[in-house]
Amino acid sequence: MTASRVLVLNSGSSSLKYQLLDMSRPSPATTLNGAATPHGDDSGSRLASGIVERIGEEGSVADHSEALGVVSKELRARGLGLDSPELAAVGHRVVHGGSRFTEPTLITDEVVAEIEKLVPLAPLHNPANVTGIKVARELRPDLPQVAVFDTAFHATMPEAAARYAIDRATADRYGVRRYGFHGTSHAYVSRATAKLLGKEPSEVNVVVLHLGNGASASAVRGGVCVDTSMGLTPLEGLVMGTRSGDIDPAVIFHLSRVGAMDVDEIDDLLNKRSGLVGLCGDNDMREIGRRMAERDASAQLAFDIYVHRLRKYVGAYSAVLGRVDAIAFTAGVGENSAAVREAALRGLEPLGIEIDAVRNAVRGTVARVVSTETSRVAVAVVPTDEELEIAQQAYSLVRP
Ligand SMILES: Nc1ncnc2c1ncn2[C@@H]1O[C@H](COP(=O)(O)OP(=O)(O)O)[C@@H](O)[C@H]1O
Ligand SMILES: CC(=O)OP(=O)(O)O
Ligand SMILES: [Mg+2]
Repeated sequence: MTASRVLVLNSGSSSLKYQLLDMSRPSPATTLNGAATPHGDDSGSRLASGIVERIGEEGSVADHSEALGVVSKELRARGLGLDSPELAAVGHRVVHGGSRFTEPTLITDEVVAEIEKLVPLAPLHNPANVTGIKVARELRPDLPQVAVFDTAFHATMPEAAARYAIDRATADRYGVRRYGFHGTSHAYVSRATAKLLGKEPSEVNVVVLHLGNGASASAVRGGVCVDTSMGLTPLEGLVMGTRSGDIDPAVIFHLSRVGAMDVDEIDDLLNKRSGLVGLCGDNDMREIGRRMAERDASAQLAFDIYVHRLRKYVGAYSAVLGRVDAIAFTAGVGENSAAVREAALRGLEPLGIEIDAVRNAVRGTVARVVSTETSRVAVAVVPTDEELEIAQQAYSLVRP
């Protein structure tokens, strides 16, 4: 029997998601204890999946290491632990791959050391990714472990989009450039959007809006990323759950000189105490929606700032692409918040974007078009599947 299962660990800033997939099954078959998630015609069969949410927040697990303990206990209880001989590989989401990692990579001690070196560039993510890698390697030193990088899909960006307009020698010396993140999701969703439209990825230009706790936009031309909103780190771009996204860099000098804050305090402020949580005290769009229904002014303002930034990026990437075939909403907020989708695109008819209020309001779990029949640009809700994408990339590396 050939081992054909892949365990995927996806450590986000607020969650640990895991999936165990059987890559030998072309269509979904096995479910276990009713725990497998519903899914469409993909090439893996999900044997188990789950999420440990709200890591580091009150009333939940303290950190990713503890979350991983919960996950391995859960898997072992179902006879699906890391000790299973049917495992072919573990696929790890790694957020920052720097300039070196642009392909799925077999993990060695040296690779772990390189990923650790990138911690300063993704402080909310790479430490958790490294924890997952270390725990899994300890439990199964014999098993191939594969790192799949968030930055990889964006490596194709032209220099004009990837370079910041700062002194070239300084930028090159310190690796300062736009790397972009959520690449696995942007890659998967742009392809899935083409499929939804009955086209090949090479035929369509798509603006992908990945709106989770972290959020990013990308402009994808014919399947290739040409621009994205996150930069050197996952801090730039859209307003996020706890991150500011774009600000004037001089805000930092001002807070340092006038506010007497040190660099770590400012880092903490912009990464953890800004965005939605900084504006209104909540980073969960569901809670913000509830508060808006009760006419809570700060929740409303946080929402307005969030969608204003989104609209700016839709406009910017429409210009970058020239012709836009689709705008795809994905991740926690993008897939579930009809209010965000509607507010972000309302009034954009002159750009050929006509969202259909009725279609948009229908809840669903599969990829769907929510624009009107006459809309020149298709607006789509496309559930992301970082785990399937990671499993496929990991599996093709160990079973080419
Ligand atoms: N039904 C919903 N309506 C609005 N927002 C939602 C809903 N469900 C989840 N979300 C939002 O999705 C976010 C999490 O998105 P997700 O993509 O899972 O995040 P991450 O991978 O960054 O941890 C939550 O913070 C919440 O704001
Ligand atoms: C890169 C990033 O922000 O990831 P997440 O949205 O999972 O926190
Ligand atoms: Mg995520």
